[in-house]
Amino acid sequence: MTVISSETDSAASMSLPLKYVLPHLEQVMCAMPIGVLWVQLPEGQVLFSNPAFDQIFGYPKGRFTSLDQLLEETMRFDVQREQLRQTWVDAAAQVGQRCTALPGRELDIWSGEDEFKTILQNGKVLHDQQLLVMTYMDITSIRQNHQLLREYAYKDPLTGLANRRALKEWWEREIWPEKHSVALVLIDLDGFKPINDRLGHTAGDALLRRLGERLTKTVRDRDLVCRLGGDEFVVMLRRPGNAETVATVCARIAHNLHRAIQIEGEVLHIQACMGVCQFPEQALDWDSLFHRADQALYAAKASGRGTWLWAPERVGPELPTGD
Ligand SMILES: Nc1nc2c(ncn2[C@@H]2O[C@H](COP(=O)(O)OP(=O)(O)OP(=O)(O)O)[C@@H](O)[C@H]2O)c(=O)[nH]1
Repeated sequence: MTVISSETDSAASMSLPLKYVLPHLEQVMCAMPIGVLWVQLPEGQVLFSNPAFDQIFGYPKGRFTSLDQLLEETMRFDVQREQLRQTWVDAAAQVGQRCTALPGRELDIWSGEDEFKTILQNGKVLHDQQLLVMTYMDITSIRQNHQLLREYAYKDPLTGLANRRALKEWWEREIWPEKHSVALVLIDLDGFKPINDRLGHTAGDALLRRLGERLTKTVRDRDLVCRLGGDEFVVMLRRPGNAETVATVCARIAHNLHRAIQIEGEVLHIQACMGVCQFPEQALDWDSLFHRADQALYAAKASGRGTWLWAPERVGPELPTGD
């Protein structure tokens, strides 16, 4: 049985004294499934890289002799190179400590196999040894899965438009922090059920997709089009200007929805009711914005097909009516 050395803090935490381990260090490094890179500071000369590093970066062994060369050949953007250099310089400047950890970073690299990869970089500066030791993991597939999950979570699968969750997040990220003005337009198609019943659900799906495309083309890139579900859509107009401009956009939406659409050999002219509410003129937070637009939509539905109305109880000057 081996006696555990207690000479140093680090030795005390190991299960074997270093002298038993050191002869195997190279084999251990080479067997590690994560990329390892040792760099001499301050010159940035590469002292060692293991096979997992070569495999992740996709270049032949020994290709990189310096940190600068690694940055130049694998990072696409100057700003990313500069940020990384600065991180290393800052870490190396933390003298008086035994080691300084670099913040973990996800990086997009251009690999030797001519493809982008996403890697996770971690590292430490060992000040007494003047060494920078870094580890790399290829997280490309994790990133891709993450993006896929985000798409599932934030996109309406039928139309590819944003869904209700994405709408709320957009508000929280893009609008609420800076209190940008928006107009929320709730749209509910008129007489969609009979079309579904007559032409079938697949034709109904095709119609919803086409109308989603039309809505997207009707507004600017900076606006958001979303499907809440069923035959309900939302358009969020970012910084829409005054009430007249919003009224013009609503009229354009109604016009574009109404243009002839051929589905299953039948030419359809779709009408929709809309409820419109402006932030901050008519509502001061998300709940009241949505609630008032919904009230307006409800009233529009009660007034008849193809009607759109402003939210009730508005604060501010008179707005033009939409029907
Ligand atoms: N094709 C298709 N139909 C759907 C989908 N989701 C909901 N629906 C149908 O959409 C219809 C929506 O109902 P309503 O809003 O009452 O339909 P409507 O005839 O437009 O009613 P009004 O708004 O009063 O004019 C229902 O028949 C649902 O079954 C979908 O993803 N695809």
